[in-house]
Amino acid sequence: MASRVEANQRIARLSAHLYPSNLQMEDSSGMRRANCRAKGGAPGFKVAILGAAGGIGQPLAMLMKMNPLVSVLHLYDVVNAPGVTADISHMDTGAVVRGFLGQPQLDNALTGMDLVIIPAGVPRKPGMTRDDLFKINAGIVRTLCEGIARCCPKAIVNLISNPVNSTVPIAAEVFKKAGTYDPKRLLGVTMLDVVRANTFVAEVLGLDPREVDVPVVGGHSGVTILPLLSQVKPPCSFTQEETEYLTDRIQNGGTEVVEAKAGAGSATLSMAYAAVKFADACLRGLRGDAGIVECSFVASQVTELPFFATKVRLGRNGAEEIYQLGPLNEYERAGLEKAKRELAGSIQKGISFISK
Ligand SMILES: NC(=O)C1=CN([C@@H]2O[C@H](COP(=O)(O)OP(=O)(O)OC[C@H]3O[C@@H](n4cnc5c(N)ncnc54)[C@H](O)[C@@H]3O)[C@@H](O)[C@H]2O)C=CC1
Ligand SMILES: O=C([O-])CC(=O)C(=O)O
Repeated sequence: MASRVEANQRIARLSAHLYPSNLQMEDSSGMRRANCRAKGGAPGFKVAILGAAGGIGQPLAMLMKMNPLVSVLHLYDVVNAPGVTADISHMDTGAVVRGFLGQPQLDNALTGMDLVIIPAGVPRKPGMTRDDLFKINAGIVRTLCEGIARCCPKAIVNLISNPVNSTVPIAAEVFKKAGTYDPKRLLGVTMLDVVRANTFVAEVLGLDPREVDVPVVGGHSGVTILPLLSQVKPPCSFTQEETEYLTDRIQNGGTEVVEAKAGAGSATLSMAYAAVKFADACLRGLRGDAGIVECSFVASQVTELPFFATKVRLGRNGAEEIYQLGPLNEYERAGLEKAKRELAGSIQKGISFISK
């Protein structure tokens, strides 16, 4: 009969096989992927999330796993990617999930991807501006975009990491340096501003938010967030008091959440919802669906600034058409001037970070 020591050794060997400590997450089930009968490969798009173990990354990963347009989902982070991957991979939806941990696995995470979503980086605490995140997040975005340029230069990039007004110009400069820049494929995610605007405007009007469409232009920080209340659908009008209340609430929606979370971070759940709404629109565009229009912070000639958020039409190549601002009222024209002044500095700060 085997001694207790031998029995323990056998159990240890067995568990090492079933749960390898250096979990190569592509084998996150006990049985090796190579031994499984199904190999994945269902039609659909390949999507990577960079920063997938974070406050936004986790619910975003869950929601993307539920998206029928996704066939392969790569989850990359510098911490906790194995746990999130094992967890999400048990969902009985179509996408095959693979995890990647740390810089040495970045290239594998990115190779072959159609869409890369980036929520990597530190969030705000009360009293901070988004620009206060620049010091840490600028370097993170640079490293990740260098990986994209190496491994999936044709991928559509959805950039969430703050300050978006600077991180999008950083990404553009990285891609220019690498010779892979296609302005249509780089999209700063401002969808949460639209989601909030739809919600707050619907509240004021007594409507279902799903029936409301508020264009939000400019950028993604304070006064650069410019809701165009004169262009709300369905057509409606607001008193001056309502206009000021709504503009202020939409511009400071992020701060409202940061303060309510009291040091535990910024918007994560509503952001994951907004990111998935935007990513799904990008994937439908990639599939060739017609008439997909969303707001995004992109390279633009709508104003004299090199980047600006407006409505864009999404297609097989990313942001294929960039819409003009349309008629603005006096209040919005004044807001636009303020937004442009602040945006100019943030954009330049991003560009200089790479090109200095
Ligand atoms: N565009 C927008 O509308 C919004 C943007 N944000 C921004 O999104 C970012 C993430 O926010 P949270 O998820 O709440 O933060 P978090 O701290 O919960 O998660 C960030 C994740 O990024 C990972 N990370 C850090 N360095 C990395 C690297 N070099 N490579 C890959 N992953 C890395 C961390 O390990 C962590 O898991 C912040 O910059 C935040 O300001 C947040 C809300 C809205
Ligand atoms: O406010 C923050 O720091 C996070 C963010 O961008 C948002 O919630 O809009």
